[in-house]
Amino acid sequence: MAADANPGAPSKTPSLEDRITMPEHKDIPTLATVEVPADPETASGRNVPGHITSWADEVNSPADTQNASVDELTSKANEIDLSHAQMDGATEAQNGSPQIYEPTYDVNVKLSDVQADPNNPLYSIKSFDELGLHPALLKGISQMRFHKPSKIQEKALPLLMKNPPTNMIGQSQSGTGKTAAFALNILSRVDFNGMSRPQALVLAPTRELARQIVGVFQVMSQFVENVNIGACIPMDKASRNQVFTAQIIVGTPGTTMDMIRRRLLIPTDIKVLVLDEADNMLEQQGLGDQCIRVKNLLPKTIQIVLFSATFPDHVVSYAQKFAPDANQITLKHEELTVEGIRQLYLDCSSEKEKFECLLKLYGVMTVGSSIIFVKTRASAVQIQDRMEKEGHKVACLTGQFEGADRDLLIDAFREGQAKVLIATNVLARGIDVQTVSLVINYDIPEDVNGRPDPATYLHRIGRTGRFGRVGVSISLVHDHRSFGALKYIGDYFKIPLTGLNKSDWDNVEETVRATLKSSRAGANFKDE
Ligand SMILES: Nc1ncnc2c1ncn2[C@@H]1O[C@H](COP(=O)(O)OP(=O)(O)OP(=O)(O)O)[C@@H](O)[C@H]1O
Repeated sequence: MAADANPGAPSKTPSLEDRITMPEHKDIPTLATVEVPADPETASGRNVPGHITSWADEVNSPADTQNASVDELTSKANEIDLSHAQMDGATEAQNGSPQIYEPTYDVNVKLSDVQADPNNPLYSIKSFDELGLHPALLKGISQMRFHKPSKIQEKALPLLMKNPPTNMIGQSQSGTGKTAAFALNILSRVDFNGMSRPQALVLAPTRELARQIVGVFQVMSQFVENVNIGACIPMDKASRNQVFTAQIIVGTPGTTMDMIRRRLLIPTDIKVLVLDEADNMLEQQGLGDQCIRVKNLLPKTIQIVLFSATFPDHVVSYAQKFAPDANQITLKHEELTVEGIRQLYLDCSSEKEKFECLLKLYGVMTVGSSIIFVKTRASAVQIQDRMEKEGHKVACLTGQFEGADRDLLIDAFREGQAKVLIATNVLARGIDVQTVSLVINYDIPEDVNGRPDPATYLHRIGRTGRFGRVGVSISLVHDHRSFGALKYIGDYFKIPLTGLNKSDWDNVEETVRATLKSSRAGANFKDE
């Protein structure tokens, strides 16, 4: 892959930095004065007038997902070694213009190498055997091809499993195995003999994530006798009056609260409560209130565990109140990004050109699987229509669709039947589909006050580059505001965002393909 043909020459595309500071950009609306978005999927935050109680939970029509499929989880259990592309070589030309990255992707590093690097979030000094897990669980994780714990698993598990139980606030980069950390603690604490009542509850912000977590529990506990895992998410009429007898329940907050209130879920024996994506759950007005209500309906002595890749400063004190006296594992802003995700941006001159660029990127979208994140449900559907008119095959998943349709769609995406998915922030968090190699930010994420939202950016791009894999994110910017928002996010995480030179489209494609190629090559290596 060649870099810009003439790196010393002035670039046609001014750098992001330049665009932000250019005098004619003085009329950029101040971020504080921007209107609050009307669509609750577009942003997160508390104290929003008219904010829908729970964008993910309440908008869904019922679907029976009590028996969530786990085939995809069994099949995707880490069968592979990883190529960890080394992609330095980002150079700023003398004029400061963004130059195309030239990845040197010929250095393949196995997962075992990554896990031996103390600076990598997947690093560990211990084995799972040393963590005091039940043999049936060790067998389960071995079946999933988990050979060594990640840093968060190694640090969190001993703290979570010791007695008397202590609360925990745990933070670790996206795709580093937080689910297994809280799941193994729960599976170690639950009594599977005789008791047919819920003993552990996991709350997640969306039905997709709740179903995925159910699947992880099922695979992980496949050698445990009498285990029963239930999903408490919006369901069809026939299932709505069933009593929850599973020992472990994974649910969305609104439905779980409803089931406890209706005495269909008896909470008296619950001893562990986990909030996955805890910052998001506590921060959102509706979800946060529901989580508090659910917690208040549980026994006072429960162990409370909060996990996320992000805990923005304004949520930390809230989290500490929710989980008092918790052991805390935290990260600094600049430690949050995942090394394997190559973060690029495309500087478009208008909304129209932004869409044209998206069309041009379709070729690279289908190299692996891709997610295009957009701001609103309406724009998701609109972009899908427009792309389909151009002959492209794209699926669309937003909170406006019925639960059953959403289940079909995400399952098709997991299985590779749909390769390009347009989604709102409903899929920004937690979703683990290892084939996702490209994430496109069609809109730069903003919070409810219209300010740039670094946490959502991080979660969105974290749908790729899972557990040491390599991925690419491309953010599309087209005006002062989107330039400003992306610049803010880059500065917040202290990450180099590399501009693609759209005047040489072949180079753009090649750059993306080269990185993706390294990712796919890596996926063929075998574990040591
Ligand atoms: N010890 C391990 N060895 C190998 N693979 C693992 C290990 N632990 C987890 N994984 C795999 O890593 C992937 C990411 O795990 P998980 O979804 O739990 O990440 P996460 O930290 O919760 O990410 P996010 O912040 O995006 O929710 C999953 O596919 C999981 O199967």
